[in-house]
Amino acid sequence: MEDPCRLYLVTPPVLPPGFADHLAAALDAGDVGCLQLRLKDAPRDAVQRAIEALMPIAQARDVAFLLNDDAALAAEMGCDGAHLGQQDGDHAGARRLLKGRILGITCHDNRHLAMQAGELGADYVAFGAFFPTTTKEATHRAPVELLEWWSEVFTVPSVAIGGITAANCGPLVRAGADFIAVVGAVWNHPEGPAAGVRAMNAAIAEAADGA
Ligand SMILES: Cc1ncc(COP(=O)(O)OP(=O)(O)O)c(N)n1
Ligand SMILES: Cc1ncsc1CCOP(=O)(O)O
Ligand SMILES: [Mg+2]
Repeated sequence: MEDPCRLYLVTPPVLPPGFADHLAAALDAGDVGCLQLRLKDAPRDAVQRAIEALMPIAQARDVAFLLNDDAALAAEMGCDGAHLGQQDGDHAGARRLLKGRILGITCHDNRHLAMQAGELGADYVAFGAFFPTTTKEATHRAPVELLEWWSEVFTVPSVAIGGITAANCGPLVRAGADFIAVVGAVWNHPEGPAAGVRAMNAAIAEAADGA
């Protein structure tokens, strides 16, 4: 049997006061495979403090803790890995630096980039954005068929990201995405992040049952 599709949680771009408690509640609400710390506008020392505060919360719950954009800091701070985009430095160097840790690479909507990432030894390839999103200015739009093609041909796991909600994730799960990555669907859920995790878990499970 194939591994089930799992939720991949990315932090909000700015962490609100009391975020550590919100994170603990979110992670205690259901299944989260991975947490990515993504603080695009924060200085390095603030990112370091956030890692120190949040990584133990994730790791205590067996949730892999990944850092966005900075493989060197991820290795230095003992993170479980890093997520790098196409503009985030030397992927081959990052692969060496993160030996034994997780390296994920953004591949947008591009098959060639995904095959390159796979050859380089990425632990997952990320495709997106699948839907409009207000979290990031996303210039690429990935089609669902990309996930189908990838999962039929390759064994490296895929992550789908961009505007994904409980209401629209079904086709991505059925197309073979290994992880569904979200920001807004959890952190902006009207009933709070724990409810957001529960809603995403339920939608993923329902889609997987029908796959
Ligand atoms: C899981 C996941 N997928 C894609 C991205 C986007 O990475 P990148 O293209 O480097 O853009 P930024 O996130 O750095 O703005 C991601 N962070 N996570
Ligand atoms: C980081 C990132 N990369 C592509 S879209 C995106 C933002 C995802 O956020 P949301 O789930 O709120 O659309
Ligand atoms: Mg990046």
